Amino acid sequence: MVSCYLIATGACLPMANASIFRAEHRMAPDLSPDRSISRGGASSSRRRDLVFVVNPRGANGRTGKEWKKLLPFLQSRLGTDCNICESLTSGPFHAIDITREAIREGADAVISVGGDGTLHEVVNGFFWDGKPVANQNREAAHSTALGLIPLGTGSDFARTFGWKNDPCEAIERIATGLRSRIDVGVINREGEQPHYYINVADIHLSAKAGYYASKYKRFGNLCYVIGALQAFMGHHNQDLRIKVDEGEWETFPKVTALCIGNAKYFGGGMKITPNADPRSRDFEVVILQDFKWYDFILKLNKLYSGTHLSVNNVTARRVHSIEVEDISGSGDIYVQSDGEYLGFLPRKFCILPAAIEMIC
Ligand SMILES: Nc1ncnc2c1ncn2[C@@H]1O[C@H](COP(=O)(O)OP(=O)(O)OP(=O)(O)O)[C@@H](O)[C@H]1O
Repeated sequence: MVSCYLIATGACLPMANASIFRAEHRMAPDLSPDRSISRGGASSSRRRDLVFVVNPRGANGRTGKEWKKLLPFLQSRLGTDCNICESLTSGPFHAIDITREAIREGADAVISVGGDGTLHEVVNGFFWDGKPVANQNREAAHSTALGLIPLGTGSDFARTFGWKNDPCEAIERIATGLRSRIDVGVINREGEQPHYYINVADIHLSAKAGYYASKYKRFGNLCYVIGALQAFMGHHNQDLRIKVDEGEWETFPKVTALCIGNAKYFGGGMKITPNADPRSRDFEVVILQDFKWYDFILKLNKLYSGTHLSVNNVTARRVHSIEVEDISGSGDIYVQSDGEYLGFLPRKFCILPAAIEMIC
């Protein structure tokens, strides 16, 4: 059950615990410069229902504090034309349920307020049982868009669009309301429900580093350094088998990390898949092989600036699908997506072109 507070006037989604007060301001005029960008099909006279999914524990509690300070501005900027529903997450995975319910109830947009982990859960809420979640009112003219107020530790997805952890800038984007279709990655494993991601999925050392980093978020961006140091302990490069676009299996010896980017950045600002673009309808895959610990020190600058593709032992290619298996069968090669631990290999990753409309 969604616990959602309606914080602007007007009819809104029939969500529990609605408390109402007034806000004022007009939406910006249509600025659409591009035919791939739309305003969501809603008539300009209809009030938009916006559901803000807020992780109060994001960025070690900073998201909750920032959100409270942001509310008056949000109400004044959007409240005249939009019904604003606030829903605070109560724990991991809650954002998925809130999103599904909001889409079924016909929200115009679900806006993730937090970091990449919260965004990841909201994206997963756009799907159920392998299919997109649909508005229960089949005659509705609009679809639900995804929005983002980046307020996390890394907020790596936002970097691809050049967005900062600046909530006022994000609210201006929401007020303008331009939408563009973006791709989503889907990860499959036999016997499991599909899992969706929007930013970068990665395998082996970087995924292990992400797993450890998540335990040190209280140290801010330093968590990625601590996570990487811990992951290096006992690390061995591993031979992997990959199959690209349903072709033949290929062996990649001594893989250090394999990254499948729908967008460009991970690990708190590392431009790992520098040519990935969520509107390209494919992934950029980058494979690092036979890296030693000192290679990361020598090449760190290139990894952060995205100029590492010309370095020895780095391969990049564009794919629509990729299957990855561990040759040794050890069952301990880590997989993560959007910085969230997923388990171990094997996995298959496929692009879902233009799967979600995003406010951008
Ligand atoms: N109420 C809550 N209490 C504790 N954890 C929560 C709560 N709501 C959500 N979470 C979990 O918090 C995790 C991290 O949240 P989020 O991604 O917003 O912040 P972050 O980790 O600081 O940022 P980033 O992922 O960008 O580095 C999410 O994976 C989510 O499952």
